[in-house]
Amino acid sequence: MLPVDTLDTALVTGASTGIGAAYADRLAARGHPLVLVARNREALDTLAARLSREHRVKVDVLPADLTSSAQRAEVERRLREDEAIGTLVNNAGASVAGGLAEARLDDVEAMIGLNVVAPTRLTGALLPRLLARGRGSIINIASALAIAPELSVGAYAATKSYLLTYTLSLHKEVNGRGVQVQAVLPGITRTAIWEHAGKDIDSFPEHMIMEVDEMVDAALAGYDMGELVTVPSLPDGEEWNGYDEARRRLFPELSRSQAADRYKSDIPEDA
Ligand SMILES: NC(=O)C1=CN([C@@H]2O[C@H](COP(=O)(O)OP(=O)(O)OC[C@H]3O[C@@H](n4cnc5c(N)ncnc54)[C@H](OP(=O)(O)O)[C@@H]3O)[C@@H](O)[C@H]2O)C=CC1
Ligand SMILES: N[C@@H](C=O)C(=O)O
Repeated sequence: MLPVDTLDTALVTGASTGIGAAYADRLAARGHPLVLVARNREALDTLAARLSREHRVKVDVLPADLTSSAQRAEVERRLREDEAIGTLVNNAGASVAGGLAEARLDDVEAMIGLNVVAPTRLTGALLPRLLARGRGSIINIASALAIAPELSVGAYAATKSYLLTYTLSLHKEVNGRGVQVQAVLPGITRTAIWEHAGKDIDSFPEHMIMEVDEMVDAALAGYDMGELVTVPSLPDGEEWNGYDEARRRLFPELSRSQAADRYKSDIPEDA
């Protein structure tokens, strides 16, 4: 275990409440200084005061709307320039009410800005420095819906599939260069995200709902085990490996000079 004063600073997005606030708490308890990002400055200040008091770590707040390119640029600048930052938790996210035909398109665009563009830009801002020094971590909070879009409506699941695929690409690029990456695929977790999207979380059976602290503790246990993808509620990790292997088995078949026979006309030429 590293002495506490050598731990990197962790920047957590969406830290004002829910999963991000729980990450901030757990990382502070591990001794990480923090930079907390979200829009609600008051909530960030309150959390920062508590965490610095309880865990004796330095906690800065950086209020920003990550859908605003000007405000997001300040966060990118901090990631680029603050040499103490070595961990990024891309957690801020939202979903919107309604299916693909009903959702307000401006809301969908804002969701893509928050769930897709922001983590991509923040990672891109930090990554060169992490690679240069050969050390650091990037944790992306995706969703179980990334592999189960049929269980939801609208474009939200697609944003989470992006984050999962992005994490796999990131891992391929940084593997062996000292940078640890992880995609977390939570199931239904009791936070305000449901209410914000106009959904009643209690409409789901109790056995499907995880409390936020349990989810984050499991995700961090997966991180400590070096998992690339963590599904906090999946009882048998081998099931994920099987799913991943089935995907990989397709690789040699995905690009060939000839179309598959089933797509060719079966009418004989001399008929
Ligand atoms: N809860 C669940 O069931 C699941 C959640 N997830 C994912 O977990 C992540 C965290 O969600 P969760 O904690 O549940 O949701 P919450 O709604 O409880 O928290 C979302 C966080 O993101 C911040 N945020 C929202 N919009 C913006 C914005 N425009 N700019 C900056 N920060 C913003 C919010 O702070 P503020 O309002 O102060 O800006 C808040 O801190 C999300 O990526 C979500 O998709 C994945 C699977 C399941
Ligand atoms: N529905 C989602 C959160 O809002 C999720 O399960 O990812």
